[in-house]
Amino acid sequence: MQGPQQSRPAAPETLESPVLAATVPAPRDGDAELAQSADDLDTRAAEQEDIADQERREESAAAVAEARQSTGPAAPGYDPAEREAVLKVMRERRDIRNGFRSDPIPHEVLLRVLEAAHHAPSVGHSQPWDFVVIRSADTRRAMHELAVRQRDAYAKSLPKGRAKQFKELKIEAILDTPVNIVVTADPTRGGRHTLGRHTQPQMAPYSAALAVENLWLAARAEGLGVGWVSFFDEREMVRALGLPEHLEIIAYLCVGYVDEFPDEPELLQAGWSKRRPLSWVVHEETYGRRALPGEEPHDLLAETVAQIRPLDAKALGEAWERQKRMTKPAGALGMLEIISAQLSGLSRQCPPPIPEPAAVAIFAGDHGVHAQGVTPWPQEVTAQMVANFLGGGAVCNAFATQVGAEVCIVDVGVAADLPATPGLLPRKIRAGTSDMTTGPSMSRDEARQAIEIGIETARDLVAAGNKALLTGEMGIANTTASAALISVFTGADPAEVTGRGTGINDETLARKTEVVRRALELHQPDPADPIGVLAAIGGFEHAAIVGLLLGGASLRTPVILDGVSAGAAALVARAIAPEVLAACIAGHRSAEPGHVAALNKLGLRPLVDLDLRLGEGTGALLALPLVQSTARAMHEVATFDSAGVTEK
Ligand SMILES: O=C(O)c1ccc[n+]([C@@H]2O[C@H](COP(=O)([O-])O)[C@@H](O)[C@H]2O)c1
Ligand SMILES: Cc1cc2nc[nH]c2cc1C
Repeated sequence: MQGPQQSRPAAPETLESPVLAATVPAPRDGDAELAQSADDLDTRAAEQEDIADQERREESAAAVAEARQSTGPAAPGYDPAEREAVLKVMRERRDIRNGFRSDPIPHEVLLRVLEAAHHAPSVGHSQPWDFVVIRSADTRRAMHELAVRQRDAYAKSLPKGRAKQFKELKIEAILDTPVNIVVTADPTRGGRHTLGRHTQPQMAPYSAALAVENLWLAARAEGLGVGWVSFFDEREMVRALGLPEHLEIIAYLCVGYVDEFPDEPELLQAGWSKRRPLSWVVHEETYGRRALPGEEPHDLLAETVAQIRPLDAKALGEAWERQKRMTKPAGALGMLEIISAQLSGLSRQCPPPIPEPAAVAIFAGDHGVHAQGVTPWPQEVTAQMVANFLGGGAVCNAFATQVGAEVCIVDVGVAADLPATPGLLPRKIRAGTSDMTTGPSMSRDEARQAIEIGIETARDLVAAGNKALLTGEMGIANTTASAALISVFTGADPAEVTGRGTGINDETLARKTEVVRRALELHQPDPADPIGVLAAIGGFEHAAIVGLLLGGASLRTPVILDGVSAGAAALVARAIAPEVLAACIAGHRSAEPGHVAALNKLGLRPLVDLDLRLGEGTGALLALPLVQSTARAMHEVATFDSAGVTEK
């Protein structure tokens, strides 16, 4: 009896905290019905419920108080060597796709790994997993075919800049591994009353995913590599494997011995993505109050600004030297030589990384000043154009496809409810700003929130592997706010910097100029208080672009500026952190007069000058290949020495 009992896995622990389980009864199945027919309940029943609730709360409070008063030593943790072993296996677990060996896996090794998986926590102790161990070459070939089809479909959906990278990636090792394991979840296991699954049916697949993690860690400790393949249509796979239809497939794992475990995740090594620092994701008490344990909460804007540094002098010097040795007359690449030196100084590398893949962040918002008749276009065009961007039908989509960039739309303040759509980040602060001619466009707090959204967008896009960011915006009436911002930071008269935006007649232009003048007279914005200026006369998209610029600069990632709104935002960003310009490249010069004034003040020379006045990131997208070309030239152009070309 002893033997089999010892090898039988111990009971998996439950996801429910024992304290909570003891003091707060799990919701009962009838609760939903009770709540739905609440109106029919007589008051006595309701009172009884109240009393029961009160008793439960008191019991719970008593239990917490008792826990606090407990004396004697707490249960010990592991000794340092054991603890380090546990942490080490978590750090060194890898998703492996390359370098598998065909060596067989001994039964006792696989058994230990499966037992570890079977020890996973599960909702209500329901243990919803099953493990189907596949060794047959025929079955693996069938699975491989399914995965190849999905891989091709995914590759087709990618922007060109990403697709190039993806082509180099191996995404599965189905045929290279001796064992494949399918981990399933049975959502019916545990019956109707599974504790903790009452309101969260997803707890069954979550539990099975925890079994996958246990399996993965145990495999790592055995020296077994595991690759989780998710390039499958789940239902198709259920049918192909002849699994019972009520099961969900949680993971398809390729398992085998490997030549080595890479120090870093393969996707990180391939530049597909970057590791997000822990400090970005730990919040104290409320979401957004980021603080690591023992640290004071840090202010996202202040932290970002503190990380912005000037161009690296050494890499800059190396870039100038390299330019001189490249097989071309000195200075023959004109402005592009300056850009390549900037990219070197920014990345602290010479030659600099080629800024690909790239993403354009299009911030969309509406403007209270629209009420002043500054544009003939109705406000709803903002939301309609956002829908057009998401459907792929706008100029920015065509240009992005042409240059291989990703389009990312961020709703920071559109005056309409936008349905959840892939590619749309819902970050609405308010449904449009207020009218700047009658009061501030937004509160200081809203301005900061919008800046933080821009910073977080930069963080997300850079962590997702983008090596260049492009600004874009959409907001009917936003050229009025842009003109007002530019007037404040350049000192130019509103008449010099107010333009025709989407296209207006002389009468509307005169009114628009007066609107800008009135707003400035009302607020008397102080350029030394850039957030105050944004709050008084800016738009949500301007503030978010400020954040994108600061975020990009703090991550030493180039940001290509689009038109007049980006120019206005860059003036604000520079007033917050002068070194932000180290990361900024002026993509183009817009036909708006304010844009020239802004670029002159910033000392930025635009790469493209084609009388565009569209926005949406279109000018920045056109400039992207120029920026990429200059970096590529640094990598690929021979030197006079190496090519044997005589210098003058
Ligand atoms: O980027 C520019 O320089 C630019 C110049 C003129 C117009 N726009 C776009 O047109 C919209 C604002 O124009 P308006 O006339 O409504 O202020 C807004 O959606 C911008 O993206 C953009
Ligand atoms: C049609 C239209 C498209 C735009 N794209 C950016 N701003 C725009 C404004 C209008 C009016």
